[in-house]
This record gives sequence, C-alpha cells and structure tokens, in this order.
Amino acid sequence: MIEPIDLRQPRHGTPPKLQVEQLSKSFGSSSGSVQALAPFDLSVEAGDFLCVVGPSGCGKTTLLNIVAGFESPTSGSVYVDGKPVTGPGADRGVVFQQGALFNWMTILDNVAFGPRSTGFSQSVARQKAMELLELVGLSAFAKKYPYQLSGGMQQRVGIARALANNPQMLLMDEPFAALDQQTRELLQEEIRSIWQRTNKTILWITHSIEEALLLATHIIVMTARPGRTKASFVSPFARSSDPHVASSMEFAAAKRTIFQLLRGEAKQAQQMEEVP
Ligand SMILES: Nc1ncnc2c1ncn2[C@@H]1O[C@H](COP(=O)(O)OP(=O)(O)OP(=O)(O)O)[C@@H](O)[C@H]1O
Repeated sequence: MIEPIDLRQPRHGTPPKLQVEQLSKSFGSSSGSVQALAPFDLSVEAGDFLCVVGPSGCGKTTLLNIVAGFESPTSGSVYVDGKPVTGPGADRGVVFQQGALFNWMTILDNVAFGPRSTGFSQSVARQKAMELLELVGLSAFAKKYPYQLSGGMQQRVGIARALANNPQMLLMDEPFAALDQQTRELLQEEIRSIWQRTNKTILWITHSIEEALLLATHIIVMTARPGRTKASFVSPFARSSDPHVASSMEFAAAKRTIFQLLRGEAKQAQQMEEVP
C-alpha cells in the first residue's frame, strides 16, 4: 500500500539532504512569460529514492535543473545538506535521458572525466572509472567509444559517469525513457541494486507510474503547469524482496491511485495547450 505523506518539511530533526523552499520558476519569452513552477516546498532525506511524476510540461525537468544548479529559481531556495545551491557541484551527479557522453573519448575516459576535473591524476581517475564500469557491468567495453555501444549500455556509462565523483545525490531525468522495455527493466534492477548498495539519495523523474512504484521510497505527483506538489506518498515496493511484487493486488491498487491523480492533471495540461 502507498500511504500519503507530507514531504514539505524535514521528517527528522537534522537538515535533510535536499530542501526546496517556496521554489518557483518563470521563463520569459518574446510571446510573454511561462510560469513553469509555482511556489512549493519539498524535503528529501538522505537515502530516499524520490520519484517525481507529473503531466507533460509541468516543470519536472525545470525542478531537476534547478537542483542540479543549471538553472536559477525565480523565487525561493534550494539547499543540499543545509547549504544553498548556487551552481552545479560534484555533490550532485546528473543523468540525462540520452547518455550525453563525449563521443571523442573512450568509455573509460568518459567516466574518468569527473575525477580528472576534480584534480585526480589520470591513473587514479582511470582506476576509479574502471571500478565503476565494473559496477555497471561494462568493464569489457572500457576502450570502446560511445557510438560502439547500444542505447542501454550508453545509459549505464551515464550512470557510472554520474557516480564517478562519488556524489551523495543522483539527479536522473527520465534516464530510461528512450530504451526498449526489456533493457529498461534490466537497468531498473541495476539502479535499484546500486541504490541499495550505496544508499545514495536519488531524485528521479519519470513518466512511468510503474517505474516510480518499483524504484521509489517516496513519490510526488505534480500538478499541471505551474507545477507544484499535488500529492506525495511513501511507497513500500522498492524495498520488497518479492520478484513478483509488480503483479500484486497492492501494486495494482497503488498504480490506480496515482493514475487517477495524474489523469486529472494531464487533462488540465492538455486544455492549457489547446488555449491559443
Ligand atoms: N528555457 C526555457 N525557456 C522557456 N520556456 C521553458 C524553458 N524550459 C522550460 N520551459 C517551459 O516550462 C514548462 C516546464 O517545462 P519542463 O521541461 O520543466 O516540463 P516537464 O514536466 O519536464 O515536461 P516533460 O514531461 O514533457 O518533459 C514548459 O511549458 C516549457 O515549455
């Protein structure tokens, strides 16, 4: 069963891993201003796996970009470990929908790039990179170039690269959206096992309710644009050892609950798009 939970305030006495306070974002354009995010609060504790679902265009990527430090908010603040986010940092590793790898570098050097930029020697950076390629099952491909790998393998390199600076937080923007169902399921298992082994805090954006239920300890459903939290839940399935958990009645009921919440918002998002 998923249970409603208030994720606006820290749940423990200590500062949370991530705190979003009255965050909003508007984009200006020649045809006017678009409000992507309405002011909202969000608190993520260390070790949480938070999935964000919401209708298309509700500001999910904008939220992730602000937490990553790629965009600045219009109002409000973001804190990681109690410190304000003012730009990108090695404490947050980002994985995008497409691998976004450097095509002119080998897989090994793609993963070694982060440690190299933070001052490690080439041999130490490559050693770290090799360990991570082992973690994602790609050590045999270390000398290949990105174009020689399948989409799923490239995403695994993207994950290894995001882990290379040993960030406490992983920010993942629909990382498996472009993959076929089978590859996606394999990588979901892999990321679940990496999360269980490393206890990283993960902020994961997805359009897939099933993916959110399989991976997340917490789920937020966002409203149509301007996005803010419509509902938040604590979810038990990511910690389940039952390999058939997705076939259970509880899973189906949880899926229905989130689907119904999302459907209302998706309709509203569609109506907004239809307005000339
Ligand atoms: N750089 C930008 N300039 C202008 N408008 C932008 C910019 N980035 C995002 N937007 C607008 O802000 C809104 C939110 O976009 P965002 O990409 O964050 O939504 P999303 O929920 O991630 O969408 P999707 O699920 O379709 O990927 C959209 O209306 C989008 O067009």
